[in-house]
Amino acid sequence: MATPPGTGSVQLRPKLSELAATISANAKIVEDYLESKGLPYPSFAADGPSNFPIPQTPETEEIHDARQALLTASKHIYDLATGPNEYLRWLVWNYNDVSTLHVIVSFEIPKIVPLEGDISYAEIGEKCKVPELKIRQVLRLAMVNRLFYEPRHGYVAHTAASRLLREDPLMLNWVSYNTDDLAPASLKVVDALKQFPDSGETSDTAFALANNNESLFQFLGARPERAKRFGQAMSAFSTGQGYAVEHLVNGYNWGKLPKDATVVDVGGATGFVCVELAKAHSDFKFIVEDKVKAQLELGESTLDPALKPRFSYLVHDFFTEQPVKGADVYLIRWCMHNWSDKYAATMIKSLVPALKSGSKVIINELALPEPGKSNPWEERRIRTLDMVMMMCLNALEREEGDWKRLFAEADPRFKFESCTQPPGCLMNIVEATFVDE
Ligand SMILES: C[S@@+](CC[C@H](N)C(=O)[O-])C[C@H]1O[C@@H](n2cnc3c(N)ncnc32)[C@H](O)[C@@H]1O
Repeated sequence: MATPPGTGSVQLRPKLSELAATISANAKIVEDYLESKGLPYPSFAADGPSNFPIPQTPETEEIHDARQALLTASKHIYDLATGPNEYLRWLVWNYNDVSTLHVIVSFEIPKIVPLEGDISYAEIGEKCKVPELKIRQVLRLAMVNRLFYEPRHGYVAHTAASRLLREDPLMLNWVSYNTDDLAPASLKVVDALKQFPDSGETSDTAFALANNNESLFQFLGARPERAKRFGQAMSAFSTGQGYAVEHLVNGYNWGKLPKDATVVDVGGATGFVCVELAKAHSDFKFIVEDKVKAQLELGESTLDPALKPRFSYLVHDFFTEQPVKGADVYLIRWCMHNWSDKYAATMIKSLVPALKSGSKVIINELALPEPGKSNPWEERRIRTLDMVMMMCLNALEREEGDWKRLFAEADPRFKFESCTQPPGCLMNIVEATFVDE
């Protein structure tokens, strides 16, 4: 397979013809696979597949590498053919794309446009109580981004992307959460950096400045409907093969622990992660902790009765001393990136009085790659998430060195073991052992 220029190293001067050759070679690999398996062909037609139609399995790893090379090289050739001047002019105009999406979801246009056939701009305008011409202005820009199309002059029909906004509630929530709640905050980042340059508090953020000084948690706490949408938007982001719990179950050597190890899942929500671990390790015991009692109750009430003897649930605030002493593993998954270093350090320090020599602290989160060292597609995603964490919570995604530093500062008795990324997984497993001899 041709190596994609730009992957694994910053290449500022690739030749257009080399990029085109990479595109051609990798498109052929992907296309041949689709044909050989009789899979649907990628398309934005309304009946096209919603996801890229190749499942993510160990057998398809090479095909996904080819797809990645295709994405990387085609973005690169597009940028080069645009040129820096025009590129920059367009880059800053992206807010118009967000604005069209905002109009589309706020006026529920995906529901107004029929799944079969089409509808006139006039009729859409009538239903939205917005003048036809304004609706036309918005939708014709959206169409440039493959949201809806115009099958005949003056009429609108669905594409596969606009159909998703009608049929996939997680996607709809993802888009409306971002357009309603986050986009306004993005314009307050400069103010927050000027007013609170060193703060690690959730109240001193761009989000708070855009929302009457309410932190994201206060804002969601006071608005159950927004909180529900937030939860669904988060699922839309983190559902997917790359975030599957199975990577934690299979990607860490749990076998090196005592056969009847006790695992404490700190901030474990319903305990769904422990349920998967319990299936793979029949003698492990689990204590699921969370501050939100309702989450624990939901987990307990839906737990497979066969697992009940090995599970217990405990309301606990992870910024206070850990009440379960001497467990083999304290697992923290997807909790620390919500907090600045000040709070992340408190979270680790709060464990220390409970640890015995040999206790493991396992953190399952992202670890940022070195700039330009991973595939650019994934790098964009993870760096964007990092920016969102700052904007919303004064928090951050961390790189391996940050994880090491947090443990070293929390207690010198921590031995940092590793920061690994299981194949196909977008998250890392960070492991430290408490050594007190
Ligand atoms: C993003 S969720 C992660 C849940 C789960 N560990 C996972 O892997 O998906 C963060 C969890 O931390 C819990 N949480 C937030 N603040 C907490 C606190 N101070 N103490 C304990 N749990 C807390 C939330 O209720 C939520 O269940």
